[in-house]
Parts: sequence; C-alpha cells; structure tokens
Amino acid sequence: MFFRRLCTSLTRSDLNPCICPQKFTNPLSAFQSKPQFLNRNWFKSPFQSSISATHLLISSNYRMGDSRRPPTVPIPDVETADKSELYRALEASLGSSFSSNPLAPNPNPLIIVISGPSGVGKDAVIKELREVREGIHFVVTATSRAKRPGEMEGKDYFFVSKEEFLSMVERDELLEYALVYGDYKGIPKQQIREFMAKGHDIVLRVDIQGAATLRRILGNSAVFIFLVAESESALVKRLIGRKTETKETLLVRVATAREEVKHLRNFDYVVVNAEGKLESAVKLVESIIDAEKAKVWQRTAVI
Ligand SMILES: Nc1ncnc2c1ncn2[C@@H]1O[C@H](COP(=O)(O)OP(=O)(O)OP(=O)(O)O)[C@@H](O)[C@H]1O
Repeated sequence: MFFRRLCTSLTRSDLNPCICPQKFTNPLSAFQSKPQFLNRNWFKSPFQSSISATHLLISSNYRMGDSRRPPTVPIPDVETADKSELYRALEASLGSSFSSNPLAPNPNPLIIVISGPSGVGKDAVIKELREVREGIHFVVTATSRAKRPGEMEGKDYFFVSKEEFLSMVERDELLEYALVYGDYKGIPKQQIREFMAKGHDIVLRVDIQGAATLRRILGNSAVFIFLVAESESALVKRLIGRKTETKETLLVRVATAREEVKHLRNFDYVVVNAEGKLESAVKLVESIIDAEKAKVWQRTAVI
C-alpha cells in the first residue's frame, strides 16, 4: 500500500523535479509563462526608469542564489542606444557572449545519380552543369571497350583490358558494373571516396538499369534524378537529330525508352529537358542540389 502510494506520487511529474527537470532549466520559460511586467508591483520598482521590460523578462527567469544568475545589466532604450552598447548589454544580460559560429551545420557531400532514356540529354545536361557549378566531381567510368578516335583517357573513360576490368571486379573496386553490348562499364569506388573526402559532390551518369542497381546499393543515401523530354515525340525527334544511330539501333533505343519511362517512380526527382530549354533543365538540377544541401536531415552516403 505504502509502496503503491510512493509510486503514484513519484510519477506525478508536477511534484517531481527529477522527472521533469526542464521545468526548472528552460531559459524560455519566462516567455512561456505570464510575463512578470504584467504584475503592477514591477512598475513601482525604484529602478523603473532605467530597466526595460525585456530586461525584466530575462532576469525574472533566475532565482535568488542561482549560481547561473547573470549580472543585472540595464538594457538601454532601443530607440536611442548605440548598436554596440545595446549588443553588449544583451550579452551581459544573458550572461554569455553571442557566438559567430555558423548556426547551420556543414552539408554532407552528395551523390547525385543522373539517369534517363537514351537521347534525352544526359551528357548535354552534365556538360552544362560542369560549366556552371563548382565543387562537383563527375565520375569517369572504367570500360573495357577500345578507345574511339577523339576520346581521352581519364576524361571520357578509363580504358582498361577485359582482364584488368575483371580483376577490379574481383577486388571489389567497382560500385556498380554492367556488360553493355559486349563491353564492361563500371564506376570506380576510389574516385568517389577521394572526392567526397575533399567535400565534393559526386555526379554519376548511368542508364536506367544502372540507376536501379545503384538504388539497391545506395538506397536513399543518394539523390536520383530522372531526366525526361517534354514528350515521347520530342525524344524521338532528338534521337533522330543526333544522327548517331542506324535504323536498327534507333528502333531499339526508341522501344527501350518507352519502357524506361515506367521506372520514373524509383527516382526522387524528375527534370524535363525540353527542346531548346537545356539551361532551364540545368537550373532545376542545381536547385535540387541546393535544396538537398538545405535539408535538416541530410543524406549520408558511405562508399
Ligand atoms: N534541351 C535540348 N534541346 C535540344 N537538343 C538537346 C537538348 N538536350 C540535349 N539535346 C541534344 O539531344 C541529343 C542527345 O543528347 P545527349 O547525347 O546528351 O543524350 P544522352 O541522354 O546522353 O544520350 P545517350 O544515353 O544515348 O548517350 C544531342 O544531340 C544533344 O545535343
């Protein structure tokens, strides 16, 4: 009986300072409860002429004998006081100086996966993004295919032999890889680690299948952007205009694109790269990156 009564009284937080300690420490409590200056006696104070209502509010939060109690410093009138005098008085009243440290934490480096159907403009968007935005590393893919005329080692691809590629796979050096038309293509982990350690964001350009694999590996730790044309018809015209395809590969790419659009739901954002509006698409990608940087709960990718 006695024990039950003891338990009941202990669980009543209004009676127990140990269960509800914030009640005694919250510095904002003076603003939450009835302001002291509403008490008429305060206006009869002999210090009335030099003490503002703000000061009364702040000092009312401290009790007699409280070791945290800041010195009583009168806060000068805001209309007439010098700015620095007012600033110093506020500091003194709060009992500590104002910090100049940034209030927002440094954002984490991001991994941005850009994908979309063939011919939508992935390369074009990335090329433009490279021009307008600093602090991004565009990952160079490793491939076992032979170098084409005009391609540069380390800029377009890292060209390696098939054996070399397979030993990279064996050593778990690739984040993702695939066999595309008889040639291997893969994303080297080391490059990502190196640039993330320097605080750079990482852009990965992959096809839809690659994006699905990366989603399985990275989950929500990366941002997935799906690039689309304004319509299917516009996409087909763009592919025809590029003049890089035979009639057979053109048909395959168009048919594949129709299927690929169905994967939109696996992405975080969709960006329309409309005809003649490349700059708008790049601006939207930049806005996505900026918004991600401003998130309170940041994505944290570990490679
Ligand atoms: N907004 C746009 N307006 C007009 N043309 C564009 C636009 N964006 C890209 N293009 C053109 O469309 C063609 C396809 O673009 P790009 O090669 O960048 O596509 P991709 O998605 O990288 O294709 P793939 O996956 O086949 O490599 C190119 O000729 C490019 O210059």
